[in-house]
Amino acid sequence: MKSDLKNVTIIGSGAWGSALADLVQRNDCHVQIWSRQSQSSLAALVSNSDAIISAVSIKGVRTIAEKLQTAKLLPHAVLVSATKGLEPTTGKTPSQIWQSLVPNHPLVVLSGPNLSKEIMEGKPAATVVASYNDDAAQFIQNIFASRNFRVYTNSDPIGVELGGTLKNVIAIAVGACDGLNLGTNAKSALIARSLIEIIRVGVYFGAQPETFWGLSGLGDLLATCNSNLSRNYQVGYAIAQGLSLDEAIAQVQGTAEGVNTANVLIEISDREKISVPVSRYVYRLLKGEITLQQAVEGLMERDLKPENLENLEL
Ligand SMILES: NC(=O)c1ccc[n+]([C@@H]2O[C@H](COP(=O)([O-])OP(=O)(O)OC[C@H]3O[C@@H](n4cnc5c(N)ncnc54)[C@H](O)[C@@H]3O)[C@@H](O)[C@H]2O)c1
Ligand SMILES: O=P(O)(O)OC[C@H](O)CO
Repeated sequence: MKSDLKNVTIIGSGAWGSALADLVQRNDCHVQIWSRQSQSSLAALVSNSDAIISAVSIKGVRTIAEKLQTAKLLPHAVLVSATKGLEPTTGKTPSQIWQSLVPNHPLVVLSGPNLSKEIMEGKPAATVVASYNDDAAQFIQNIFASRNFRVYTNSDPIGVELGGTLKNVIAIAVGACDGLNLGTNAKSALIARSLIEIIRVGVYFGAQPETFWGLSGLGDLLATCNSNLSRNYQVGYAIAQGLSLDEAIAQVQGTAEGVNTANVLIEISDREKISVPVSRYVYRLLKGEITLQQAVEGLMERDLKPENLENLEL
Protein backbone atom coordinates (compact mmCIF):
# COMPACT_ATOMS: atom_id res chain seq x y z
CA MET A 1 0.00 0.00 0.00
CA LYS A 2 1.50 3.32 -1.03
CA SER A 3 1.18 6.40 1.18
CA ASP A 4 -0.36 9.58 -0.21
CA LEU A 5 2.68 11.50 1.01
CA LYS A 6 3.78 14.11 -1.49
CA ASN A 7 6.41 16.51 -0.15
CA VAL A 8 9.79 15.15 0.87
CA THR A 9 12.96 17.12 1.55
CA ILE A 10 16.31 15.36 1.42
CA ILE A 11 19.14 17.16 3.20
CA GLY A 12 22.55 16.23 1.78
CA SER A 13 23.34 15.70 -1.88
CA GLY A 14 26.21 13.24 -1.44
CA ALA A 15 26.09 9.61 -2.52
CA TRP A 16 23.47 8.58 0.03
CA GLY A 17 21.25 11.65 -0.21
CA SER A 18 21.14 11.24 -4.00
CA ALA A 19 20.26 7.54 -3.78
CA LEU A 20 17.52 8.20 -1.22
CA ALA A 21 16.09 10.95 -3.42
CA ASP A 22 16.02 8.52 -6.32
CA LEU A 23 14.12 5.94 -4.22
CA VAL A 24 11.49 8.43 -3.05
CA GLN A 25 11.05 9.79 -6.56
CA ARG A 26 10.14 6.29 -7.76
CA ASN A 27 7.07 6.59 -5.51
CA ASP A 28 5.78 9.76 -7.13
CA CYS A 29 6.61 12.00 -4.19
CA HIS A 30 7.56 15.59 -4.76
CA VAL A 31 11.23 15.59 -3.76
CA GLN A 32 13.45 18.56 -3.02
CA ILE A 33 17.14 18.19 -2.25
CA TRP A 34 19.00 20.69 -0.10
CA SER A 35 22.73 20.78 0.58
CA ARG A 36 25.02 23.31 2.22
CA GLN A 37 25.94 24.51 -1.29
CA SER A 38 22.28 25.34 -2.05
CA GLN A 39 21.32 28.99 -2.49
CA SER A 40 17.79 28.37 -1.19
CA SER A 41 16.80 28.65 2.48
CA LEU A 42 16.40 25.29 4.22
CA ALA A 43 13.72 26.73 6.50
CA ALA A 44 11.62 27.78 3.50
CA LEU A 45 12.11 24.44 1.78
CA VAL A 46 11.01 22.30 4.74
CA SER A 47 7.99 24.44 5.67
CA ASN A 48 5.71 22.29 3.50
CA SER A 49 7.47 18.92 3.92
CA ASP A 50 5.71 15.82 5.19
CA ALA A 51 9.05 14.06 5.64
CA ILE A 52 12.52 15.54 6.10
CA ILE A 53 15.36 13.13 5.49
CA SER A 54 18.86 13.93 6.69
CA ALA A 55 21.65 12.15 4.80
CA VAL A 56 24.62 14.29 5.76
CA SER A 57 27.85 13.05 7.32
CA ILE A 58 28.00 13.09 11.13
CA LYS A 59 29.99 16.33 11.14
CA GLY A 60 27.02 18.14 9.59
CA VAL A 61 24.21 16.68 11.72
CA ARG A 62 24.19 19.18 14.59
CA THR A 63 24.36 22.21 12.26
CA ILE A 64 21.43 20.89 10.25
CA ALA A 65 19.38 19.94 13.31
CA GLU A 66 19.96 23.44 14.73
CA LYS A 67 18.64 24.94 11.50
CA LEU A 68 15.49 22.83 11.75
CA GLN A 69 15.10 23.63 15.44
CA THR A 70 14.19 27.19 14.50
CA ALA A 71 12.31 26.38 11.28
CA LYS A 72 8.53 26.20 11.14
CA LEU A 73 7.62 22.63 10.22
CA LEU A 74 4.23 21.08 9.46
CA PRO A 75 2.92 19.67 12.78
CA HIS A 76 2.88 16.12 11.41
CA ALA A 77 6.32 16.33 9.71
CA VAL A 78 8.44 13.22 10.28
CA LEU A 79 12.23 13.48 10.58
CA VAL A 80 14.40 10.69 9.19
CA SER A 81 18.06 10.21 10.07
CA ALA A 82 20.13 8.22 7.56
CA THR A 83 23.58 9.13 8.93
CA LYS A 84 25.92 6.41 10.25
CA GLY A 85 28.30 8.03 12.71
CA LEU A 86 28.97 9.24 16.27
CA GLU A 87 29.46 12.89 17.24
CA PRO A 88 33.07 13.52 18.32
CA THR A 89 32.44 16.01 21.11
CA THR A 90 29.45 14.30 22.76
CA GLY A 91 29.61 10.66 21.65
CA LYS A 92 25.94 10.97 20.64
CA THR A 93 24.32 9.11 17.78
CA PRO A 94 22.64 11.20 15.05
CA SER A 95 19.17 10.26 16.34
CA GLN A 96 20.13 11.40 19.85
CA ILE A 97 21.21 14.76 18.43
CA TRP A 98 17.97 15.08 16.45
CA GLN A 99 15.86 14.06 19.41
CA SER A 100 17.50 16.62 21.70
CA LEU A 101 17.18 19.52 19.24
CA VAL A 102 13.87 18.80 17.50
CA PRO A 103 11.95 16.79 20.12
CA ASN A 104 8.42 17.57 18.97
CA HIS A 105 8.49 15.58 15.76
CA PRO A 106 8.58 11.81 15.35
CA LEU A 107 12.03 10.54 14.45
CA VAL A 108 12.78 7.54 12.24
CA VAL A 109 16.22 5.97 11.74
CA LEU A 110 16.89 4.44 8.33
CA SER A 111 19.73 1.94 8.13
CA GLY A 112 20.59 -1.32 6.41
CA PRO A 113 22.91 -3.01 3.95
CA ASN A 114 22.63 -0.16 1.46
CA LEU A 115 25.61 0.50 -0.77
CA SER A 116 24.36 3.56 -2.64
CA LYS A 117 25.87 2.65 -6.01
CA GLU A 118 23.95 -0.64 -6.15
CA ILE A 119 20.75 1.14 -5.17
CA MET A 120 21.27 3.78 -7.88
CA GLU A 121 21.65 0.91 -10.35
CA GLY A 122 18.22 -0.39 -9.31
CA LYS A 123 19.57 -3.62 -7.82
CA PRO A 124 17.38 -5.27 -5.15
CA ALA A 125 18.07 -4.19 -1.57
CA ALA A 126 16.38 -4.07 1.81
CA THR A 127 16.53 -1.63 4.69
CA VAL A 128 15.04 -0.93 8.11
CA VAL A 129 13.12 2.13 9.28
CA ALA A 130 13.05 2.22 13.07
CA SER A 131 11.14 4.47 15.43
CA TYR A 132 9.45 4.54 18.83
CA ASN A 133 6.48 5.87 16.84
CA ASP A 134 4.96 3.00 14.79
CA ASP A 135 2.85 5.29 12.59
CA ALA A 136 5.89 7.35 11.65
CA ALA A 137 7.90 4.23 10.80
CA GLN A 138 5.08 2.91 8.58
CA PHE A 139 4.73 6.29 6.93
CA ILE A 140 8.41 6.26 5.97
CA GLN A 141 8.24 2.58 5.00
CA ASN A 142 5.62 3.48 2.41
CA ILE A 143 7.45 6.39 0.86
CA PHE A 144 10.61 4.32 0.30
CA ALA A 145 9.27 0.85 -0.49
CA SER A 146 9.38 -0.20 -4.13
CA ARG A 147 9.82 -3.29 -6.27
CA ASN A 148 13.58 -3.16 -5.78
CA PHE A 149 13.72 -1.73 -2.27
CA ARG A 150 12.14 -3.73 0.52
CA VAL A 151 11.61 -1.76 3.72
CA TYR A 152 11.05 -3.27 7.17
CA THR A 153 9.84 -1.38 10.23
CA ASN A 154 11.51 -1.83 13.61
CA SER A 155 10.94 -0.38 17.08
CA ASP A 156 14.59 -0.19 18.23
CA PRO A 157 15.96 2.97 16.56
CA ILE A 158 19.14 3.11 18.64
CA GLY A 159 19.98 -0.51 17.84
CA VAL A 160 19.28 -0.05 14.14
CA GLU A 161 21.37 3.11 14.12
CA LEU A 162 24.34 1.58 15.96
CA GLY A 163 24.39 -1.50 13.72
CA GLY A 164 25.01 0.81 10.75
CA THR A 165 27.49 2.99 12.60
CA LEU A 166 29.72 0.50 14.39
CA LYS A 167 30.18 -1.81 11.41
CA ASN A 168 32.12 0.96 9.66
CA VAL A 169 35.04 0.47 12.07
CA ILE A 170 34.94 -3.28 11.45
CA ALA A 171 34.85 -2.74 7.67
CA ILE A 172 38.20 -0.96 7.98
CA ALA A 173 39.60 -4.04 9.79
CA VAL A 174 38.16 -6.42 7.19
CA GLY A 175 39.39 -4.28 4.28
CA ALA A 176 42.87 -4.51 5.82
CA CYS A 177 42.45 -8.27 6.31
CA ASP A 178 41.57 -8.68 2.61
CA GLY A 179 44.33 -6.26 1.61
CA LEU A 180 46.83 -8.52 3.38
CA ASN A 181 45.21 -11.55 1.74
CA LEU A 182 44.76 -13.27 5.10
CA GLY A 183 42.07 -15.55 3.76
CA THR A 184 38.42 -16.39 4.26
CA ASN A 185 38.85 -18.03 7.67
CA ALA A 186 40.46 -14.92 9.13
CA LYS A 187 37.84 -12.66 7.58
CA SER A 188 34.95 -14.77 8.86
CA ALA A 189 36.41 -14.91 12.37
CA LEU A 190 36.89 -11.14 12.35
CA ILE A 191 33.29 -10.50 11.27
CA ALA A 192 31.77 -12.98 13.75
CA ARG A 193 33.79 -11.74 16.74
CA SER A 194 33.20 -8.12 15.76
CA LEU A 195 29.46 -8.62 15.82
CA ILE A 196 29.80 -9.60 19.48
CA GLU A 197 31.63 -6.39 20.31
CA ILE A 198 29.10 -4.33 18.35
CA ILE A 199 26.35 -5.88 20.49
CA ARG A 200 28.29 -5.06 23.69
CA VAL A 201 28.44 -1.38 22.71
CA GLY A 202 24.82 -1.47 21.60
CA VAL A 203 23.70 -2.78 24.97
CA TYR A 204 25.56 0.09 26.67
CA PHE A 205 23.56 2.53 24.51
CA GLY A 206 20.31 0.77 25.47
CA ALA A 207 19.78 -1.18 22.23
CA GLN A 208 18.09 -4.59 22.09
CA PRO A 209 20.78 -7.25 21.45
CA GLU A 210 18.57 -9.12 18.96
CA THR A 211 18.39 -6.06 16.69
CA PHE A 212 22.00 -6.73 15.69
CA TRP A 213 21.13 -10.11 14.14
CA GLY A 214 18.97 -8.25 11.59
CA LEU A 215 19.49 -6.23 8.44
CA SER A 216 21.02 -3.21 10.11
CA GLY A 217 23.45 -5.29 12.19
CA LEU A 218 24.65 -8.53 10.64
CA GLY A 219 23.18 -7.50 7.26
CA ASP A 220 25.11 -4.26 7.00
CA LEU A 221 28.24 -5.81 8.50
CA LEU A 222 28.24 -8.41 5.71
CA ALA A 223 27.54 -5.84 2.98
CA THR A 224 30.26 -3.47 4.08
CA CYS A 225 32.87 -6.15 4.80
CA ASN A 226 32.30 -7.91 1.49
CA SER A 227 32.30 -5.05 -0.97
CA ASN A 228 34.98 -2.82 -2.32
CA LEU A 229 32.19 -0.28 -2.91
CA SER A 230 32.39 0.43 0.83
CA ARG A 231 34.54 3.46 1.55
CA ASN A 232 35.43 2.11 4.99
CA TYR A 233 36.56 -1.21 3.51
CA GLN A 234 38.57 0.76 0.93
CA VAL A 235 40.39 2.67 3.69
CA GLY A 236 41.48 -0.58 5.39
CA TYR A 237 42.45 -2.16 2.08
CA ALA A 238 44.54 0.87 1.09
CA ILE A 239 46.37 0.86 4.44
CA ALA A 240 47.23 -2.80 3.85
CA GLN A 241 48.75 -1.72 0.52
CA GLY A 242 51.11 0.57 2.44
CA LEU A 243 49.23 3.90 2.16
CA SER A 244 49.09 6.24 5.13
CA LEU A 245 45.68 7.01 6.62
CA ASP A 246 45.68 10.45 4.98
CA GLU A 247 46.58 8.95 1.60
CA ALA A 248 43.88 6.29 2.03
CA ILE A 249 41.21 8.87 2.89
CA ALA A 250 42.30 11.06 -0.04
CA GLN A 251 41.83 8.26 -2.55
CA VAL A 252 38.36 7.31 -1.27
CA GLN A 253 35.40 9.11 -2.85
CA GLY A 254 33.05 10.46 -0.17
CA THR A 255 32.91 9.99 3.58
CA ALA A 256 34.43 6.99 5.42
CA GLU A 257 32.70 7.50 8.79
CA GLY A 258 34.53 4.60 10.44
CA VAL A 259 37.68 6.68 10.98
CA ASN A 260 35.91 9.19 13.23
CA THR A 261 33.68 6.49 14.72
CA ALA A 262 36.76 4.55 15.86
CA ASN A 263 38.00 7.61 17.79
CA VAL A 264 34.66 8.26 19.48
CA LEU A 265 34.06 4.58 20.22
CA ILE A 266 37.42 4.19 21.95
CA GLU A 267 36.73 7.25 24.12
CA ILE A 268 33.39 5.73 25.15
CA SER A 269 34.73 2.22 25.69
CA ASP A 270 37.66 3.53 27.78
CA ARG A 271 35.29 5.55 29.93
CA GLU A 272 32.66 2.81 30.26
CA LYS A 273 35.10 -0.13 30.31
CA ILE A 274 33.54 -1.89 27.32
CA SER A 275 35.71 -4.53 25.69
CA VAL A 276 36.10 -3.75 21.96
CA PRO A 277 39.34 -5.49 20.94
CA VAL A 278 38.88 -5.37 17.15
CA SER A 279 37.82 -1.71 17.14
CA ARG A 280 40.70 -0.88 19.49
CA TYR A 281 43.24 -2.41 17.11
CA VAL A 282 41.66 -0.44 14.26
CA TYR A 283 41.94 2.73 16.34
CA ARG A 284 45.59 2.09 17.21
CA LEU A 285 46.38 1.28 13.58
CA LEU A 286 44.74 4.48 12.34
CA LYS A 287 46.61 6.50 15.01
CA GLY A 288 49.89 4.99 13.76
CA GLU A 289 50.59 3.41 17.16
CA ILE A 290 50.98 -0.08 15.68
CA THR A 291 51.59 -1.71 12.32
CA LEU A 292 49.01 -3.87 10.63
CA GLN A 293 51.16 -6.93 11.32
CA GLN A 294 51.19 -6.06 15.03
CA ALA A 295 47.40 -5.69 14.97
CA VAL A 296 47.01 -9.17 13.46
CA GLU A 297 49.43 -10.67 16.01
CA GLY A 298 47.78 -8.79 18.87
CA LEU A 299 44.33 -10.14 18.00
CA MET A 300 45.60 -13.71 17.56
CA GLU A 301 47.59 -13.68 20.80
CA ARG A 302 44.85 -12.43 23.15
CA ASP A 303 44.22 -14.59 26.21
CA LEU A 304 42.30 -17.77 25.42
CA LYS A 305 38.70 -17.65 26.62
CA PRO A 306 35.28 -19.28 26.24
CA GLU A 307 33.24 -18.04 23.29
CA ASN A 308 30.58 -17.06 25.85
CA LEU A 309 27.65 -16.26 23.56
CA GLU A 310 25.21 -16.44 26.47
CA ASN A 311 26.59 -13.27 28.03
CA LEU A 312 27.48 -10.88 25.25
CA GLU A 313 27.76 -7.90 27.59
CA LEU A 314 30.98 -9.28 29.13
N1 LIG B 1 26.98 6.12 0.47
C1 LIG B 1 26.37 5.09 1.02
O1 LIG B 1 26.36 4.00 0.43
C2 LIG B 1 25.69 5.22 2.35
C3 LIG B 1 24.69 4.31 2.67
C4 LIG B 1 24.06 4.40 3.90
C5 LIG B 1 24.44 5.40 4.79
N2 LIG B 1 25.40 6.28 4.46
C6 LIG B 1 25.72 7.33 5.44
O2 LIG B 1 25.20 8.55 4.98
C7 LIG B 1 26.03 9.65 5.40
C8 LIG B 1 26.45 10.44 4.17
O3 LIG B 1 27.20 9.57 3.34
P1 LIG B 1 27.47 9.87 1.81
O4 LIG B 1 27.93 8.62 1.21
O5 LIG B 1 26.36 10.60 1.17
O6 LIG B 1 28.73 10.86 1.96
P2 LIG B 1 29.20 11.97 0.94
O7 LIG B 1 30.58 12.31 1.37
O8 LIG B 1 28.95 11.54 -0.45
O9 LIG B 1 28.22 13.20 1.26
C9 LIG B 1 28.23 13.83 2.52
C10 LIG B 1 27.12 14.84 2.59
O10 LIG B 1 27.16 15.46 3.88
C11 LIG B 1 27.21 16.88 3.72
N3 LIG B 1 28.00 17.45 4.81
C12 LIG B 1 29.22 17.09 5.23
N4 LIG B 1 29.63 17.89 6.21
C13 LIG B 1 28.65 18.80 6.41
C14 LIG B 1 28.48 19.90 7.29
N5 LIG B 1 29.45 20.23 8.16
N6 LIG B 1 27.33 20.59 7.23
C15 LIG B 1 26.36 20.24 6.37
N7 LIG B 1 26.46 19.20 5.51
C16 LIG B 1 27.58 18.51 5.53
C17 LIG B 1 27.89 17.09 2.37
O11 LIG B 1 27.61 18.37 1.85
C18 LIG B 1 27.25 15.97 1.56
O12 LIG B 1 25.98 16.35 1.11
C19 LIG B 1 27.21 9.00 6.15
O13 LIG B 1 26.94 9.04 7.52
C20 LIG B 1 27.21 7.57 5.63
O14 LIG B 1 27.77 6.66 6.55
C21 LIG B 1 26.03 6.23 3.26
O1 LIG C 1 30.72 3.14 1.89
P1 LIG C 1 30.50 2.90 3.36
O2 LIG C 1 31.61 2.10 3.98
O3 LIG C 1 30.17 4.16 4.08
O4 LIG C 1 29.22 1.96 3.51
C1 LIG C 1 28.02 2.38 2.94
C2 LIG C 1 26.80 1.83 3.65
O5 LIG C 1 26.86 2.15 5.02
C3 LIG C 1 26.61 0.36 3.47
O6 LIG C 1 25.37 -0.02 4.03
